Parts: sequence; C-alpha cells; structure tokens
Amino acid sequence: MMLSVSKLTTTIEHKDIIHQVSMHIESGKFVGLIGPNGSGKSTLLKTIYRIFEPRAGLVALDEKDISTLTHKELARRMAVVAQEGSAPFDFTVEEIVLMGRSPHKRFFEGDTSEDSYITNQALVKVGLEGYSNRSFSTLSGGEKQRVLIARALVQKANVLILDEPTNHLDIQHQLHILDVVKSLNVSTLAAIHDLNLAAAYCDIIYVINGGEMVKQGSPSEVLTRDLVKEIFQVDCTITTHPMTGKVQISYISDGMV
Ligand SMILES: Nc1ncnc2c1ncn2[C@@H]1O[C@H](COP(=O)(O)OP(=O)(O)OP(=O)(O)O)[C@@H](O)[C@H]1O
Repeated sequence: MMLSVSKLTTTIEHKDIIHQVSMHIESGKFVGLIGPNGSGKSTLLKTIYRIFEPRAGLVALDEKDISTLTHKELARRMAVVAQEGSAPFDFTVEEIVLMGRSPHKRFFEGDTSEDSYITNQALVKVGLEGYSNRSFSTLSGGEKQRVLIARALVQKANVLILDEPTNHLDIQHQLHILDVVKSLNVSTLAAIHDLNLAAAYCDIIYVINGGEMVKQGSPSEVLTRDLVKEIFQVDCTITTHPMTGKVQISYISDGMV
C-alpha cells in the first residue's frame, strides 16, 4: 500500500507547525523522518494518522483520501506506535496486544483462538514471550515500547507509522525491533532521532526543519556533513561502514578533543 502526503499544512494555535509538506512512501519501503527537536516530526505523523486535522492538503492511501475512511477502515490499513505509551487502566500485556485485533472484528465480537495465536506470535517476535499475564503498568519503558509494537503488528496493517520506535530501547532491542519491522515489508514511516540507525535501515530519508520538508533521498544522498551541520549544528565525519556498506556518521564536538 502506498502512502502519500500532499501539501499538508497543520495549524496549532494560529501557527503553521507543518507547512506545505509532501511525501511519498512507496509500497513496502522503509522511510525515515529526521529533524531536530521541535521541527514538527510528531505533529506531521499525528496529522497523517488523524489526531490533527490538516488546515490544507491531503493524506492518501493508494490514492484514497483517508479523511473519507471510518476509524475502523483506517485502522485496518494503518497501524501506529505513538510516543506516549501509557494505558489508562491496568491491562495485562495480552489485553493490550489483543486491542490491535479490534479493527478486524464486529462490535461485541469476542477474541478467538486465532487472535490469541496471533497475539502470542507477536509477543515472541518482539522478545516478550511469557509476558502475556504481566500487568502493563509494571513493565519497564523498553518492555512497554515492545508491547505497543506487538499491538501494531497484530493489526496486520499495510502501513506502519512509528514515532521514535527505538526510544527507551537498549541497543540490542533497537536493532531487533528495526529488523522485525523491516522484515514485515510493509510501507513504514518512522521518525528516528539516531541518524546512524536511519542510515542503516531506511530506503529513503526525509528531513524536516521548522515545519518544512527540506531534503529527501537515499541515506547517502541526504546524510552529508553539510546537512548534519546545517540542520543539527553538529560537525561530523561521514564514512562507509566496512561490513554493511551503509553510511556511518561519527560526531565531533569541542568537548571530545
Ligand atoms: N498542542 C500544541 N500546542 C502548541 N504548540 C505545539 C503543540 N504541539 C506541538 N507544538 C509545537 O510544534 C512544534 C513541533 O513539535 P513536534 O512535537 O511536532 O516536534 P518534534 O520534531 O516531534 O520534536 P521532538 O524531536 O522534540 O520530539 C514545537 O515547537 C512544539 O512546541
């Protein structure tokens, strides 16, 4: 499924936080969204998954305007892992993940053995086998994050929106979760702070700054010393990883030398 964003503008309290942004996520591609703090990444993603209504522009899935879809229709197509990972009540891990199955059910339809199977598979995938009956509120930040990723997986959507999916995760789980997402081969749009992770996993990277899209392209096209300096005000060297062949950024700061 293809996700496209055309000239999207989001206004909050009379200010354009997102200004005329266009993006194109081809079917099955992993697309990264990078930019400094406050540049508009979360606001853009929230407009795409319909928390915010755009003042202008359009979000489309396979050329269908998503504002014409019901919540359920949208949830069958698009799964979201947002930044704020809390639950209002004390659910178990299994209950939280099972919620991801609801777009596939009728009102009042109970959970089936297939739902339980899919839920368990997803927990195994994110490395949380045996956590089904744990209370969500007692989990560590990284464990909660992985539960929410499992909930997105059971939704079986063709488009995945991730707002800093590796936030809270240690390095092993950062790599593992991105490996899992990549292996799904679904169209993915992920806001990522770690530029080396973005370089390693993304097919295409979009750069947002001050609410405007300033650059797009492959990691090697986008992640240049000049761009990192201009957008993040940090000097660096750019090399090619000797084993993966991916772009590798090494930062330099006064305090290091
Ligand atoms: N509800 C709101 N009311 C007022 N301003 C807001 C609101 N939501 C976001 N903003 C402002 O919009 C700008 C973009 O915020 P956003 O959270 O989208 O940035 P971000 O790129 O995701 O940042 P970060 O990397 O820090 O998570 C910020 O200046 C923020 O203060």
